[in-house]
Amino acid sequence: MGTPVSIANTGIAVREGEHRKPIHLAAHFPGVNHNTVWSDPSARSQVEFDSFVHLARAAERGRFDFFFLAEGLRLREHLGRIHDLDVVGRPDTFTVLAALAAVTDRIGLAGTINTTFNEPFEVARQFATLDHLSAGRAAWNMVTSSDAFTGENFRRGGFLAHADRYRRADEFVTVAQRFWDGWGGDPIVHHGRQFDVRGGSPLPPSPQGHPVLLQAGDSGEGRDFAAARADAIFTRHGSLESGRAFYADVKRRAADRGRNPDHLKVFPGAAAVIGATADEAAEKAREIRRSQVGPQTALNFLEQVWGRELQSFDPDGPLPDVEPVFEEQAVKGRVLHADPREIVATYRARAEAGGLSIRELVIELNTRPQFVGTAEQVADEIDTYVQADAADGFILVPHLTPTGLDEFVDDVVPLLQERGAFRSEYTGTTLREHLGLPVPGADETARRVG
Ligand SMILES: Cc1cc2nc3c(=O)[nH]c(=O)nc-3n(C[C@H](O)[C@H](O)[C@H](O)COP(=O)(O)O)c2cc1C
Repeated sequence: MGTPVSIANTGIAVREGEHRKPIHLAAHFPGVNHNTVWSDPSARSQVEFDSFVHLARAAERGRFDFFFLAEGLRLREHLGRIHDLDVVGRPDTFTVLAALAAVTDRIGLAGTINTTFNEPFEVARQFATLDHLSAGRAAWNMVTSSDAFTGENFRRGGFLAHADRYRRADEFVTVAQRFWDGWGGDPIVHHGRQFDVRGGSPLPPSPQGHPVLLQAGDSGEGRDFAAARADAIFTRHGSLESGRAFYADVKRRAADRGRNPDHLKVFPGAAAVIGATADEAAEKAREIRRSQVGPQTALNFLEQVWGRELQSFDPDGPLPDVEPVFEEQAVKGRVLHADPREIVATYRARAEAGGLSIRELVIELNTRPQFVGTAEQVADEIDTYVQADAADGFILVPHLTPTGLDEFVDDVVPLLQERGAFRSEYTGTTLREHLGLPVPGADETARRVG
């Protein structure tokens, strides 16, 4: 294999021979955000079961590790208007994954469920059930979720400060694990700041002991939580440079806790655009990005940063010359990590340097790390990112529902398989086996089930 352009002459070490890592792949079900292109004639429902089946089966045909559902419990809105591309919301995660368990055989089934508004017992029981029904294919993406807006759907309601969200998440998983491990044992007693539980587990241990635990959340607290608790991380750090920095950081955090860093897998989200030639793929990628960011989406995007109405500005004109307003409550369904004034200053500098209009800037900002090229080039790049320790694999985010991964599965996966970089057949039956992860409490599970 030739050295891909992105890494040639950079001095970055790429694993070779016996040091090579197996690539892991996952399929993100698209639908709710501006990455989904609804204007394409082949776009179909994000709610009907056929769509879930199509994507899950395509991913299983490609021998992917897992199928992935994000969580969004309300349609995102801003200044009283629903985001224009949030056509409908997401159906219930457990129902969808349980139904998929019946029509798939080996692929892992991962669901995002927040730890801020739920109860550990319920979530533990739901994932244990999914793990039983799917014969060991369940995974939980643990998120704290970003805002009070989502919380208004729940009885406990409202908002938790950032640090409290992670304290609650940590205690949440502690209690959930007690339920997973607690079958036939002493009563489960937990008196903590967030939960006060005296109960018992109604289910025997599931095939994986615990579902595979993923985490998504990028702050220091989020990374520490993942390093302590998770088997894998879903991250936005998908470029070679930021991916390598993130990977080194979280693996070190895991090692500092006495964990084997190989047991914390790193999965950036990524999109792939494939063409017969590199030029064709680049043109296709340009068209996709323009379709993802229409004029209204561009203004909505900026409004969430500016915290105020910007509808009178021309999306094809320069950036708004008004100052942002900081109001955390106004951020509904989107996470802001920094002071909006600083973000606005960087946007202005970038627009000025590139002579970019509002829409052009948002198109630039909207780039998911993308593998763009021929199938051969995309396979090369993905393998290189993994062997350069920028990732252990990728959660692929297609732009089309539900056919967006068909081309990747048919054209790129066989090339990865030919090179021995990716499995040709599943060798295990559980998701922990696909990912090379240990079964927690294996001895105990065997003793009790056997
Ligand atoms: C890659 C990624 C994916 C996420 N997916 C979801 C999601 O599906 N649903 C959700 O409510 N929050 C999601 N989050 C947000 C997290 O729940 C978290 O609230 C947010 O990132 C703030 O925490 P942080 O400051 O640690 O990043 C995601 C975050 C990241 C980084």
